[in-house]
Amino acid sequence: MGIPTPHISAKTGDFAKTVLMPGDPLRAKFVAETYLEDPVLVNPVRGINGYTGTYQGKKVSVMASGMGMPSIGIYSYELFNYYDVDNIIRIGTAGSMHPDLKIRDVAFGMGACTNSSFGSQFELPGTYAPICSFELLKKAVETAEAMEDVNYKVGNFLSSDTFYDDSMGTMKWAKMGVLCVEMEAAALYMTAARTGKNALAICTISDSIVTGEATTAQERQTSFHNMMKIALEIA
Ligand SMILES: O=P(O)(O)O[C@H]1O[C@H](CO)[C@@H](O)[C@H]1O
Ligand SMILES: O=c1cc[nH]c(=O)[nH]1
Repeated sequence: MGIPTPHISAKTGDFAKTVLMPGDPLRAKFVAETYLEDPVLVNPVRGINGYTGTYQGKKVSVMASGMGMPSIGIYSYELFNYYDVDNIIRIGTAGSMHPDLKIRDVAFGMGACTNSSFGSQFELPGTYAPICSFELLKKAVETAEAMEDVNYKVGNFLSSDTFYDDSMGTMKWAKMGVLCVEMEAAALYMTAARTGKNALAICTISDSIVTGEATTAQERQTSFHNMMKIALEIA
């Protein structure tokens, strides 16, 4: 297989070395239009629009992953293997399981637990622990520290295959100190590990399983600026 891939029609060199990756295609469009100079649409396939432009003189791309591990598994695989992308920074939303992690706070996924069987394809004789790139995490934390108004936590995510979980099992992970639940980081980290590339998931807390607070869909699409700025700074 080569370029174009089944899911990306961009040409060689169309993507920057770093791709910011929200789940939501409209969040990708918002980042491109709000923060990138001269954004060019490099992938329109399936409405998973990918854009490349510049941020403070750096070439940066942003493209959505869609929702869930199968979807981010496809896009991260194709970007890492066929488009020479070195870094993927997920800019997502997550539900808090930790009392100190409030809505609009930022969480950095040092690791990502999962209830998914995504990792079984690697045929390892045990359970793989998906982790982020330390270099990206270090830069992200330093950037967050330098910004005045960012409340953040670093720790473990749960990447769940289910948004609506019949067993109500999500909060069981909280007893292991897991901070929040989302649906992509573990597959991204495993794909980065397998390809020798770098990944980090940064999520804004969109709702709290602890308190029941939530943000609106409009806010999730457009207003999580701290996370977007941190990702752009370290790109
Ligand atoms: O807002 P995004 O980045 O899509 O992330 C979260 O939102 C979606 C579920 O509503 C899942 O993709 C989950 O990981
Ligand atoms: O509760 C939540 C919020 C965002 N994303 C999820 O997967 N779950």
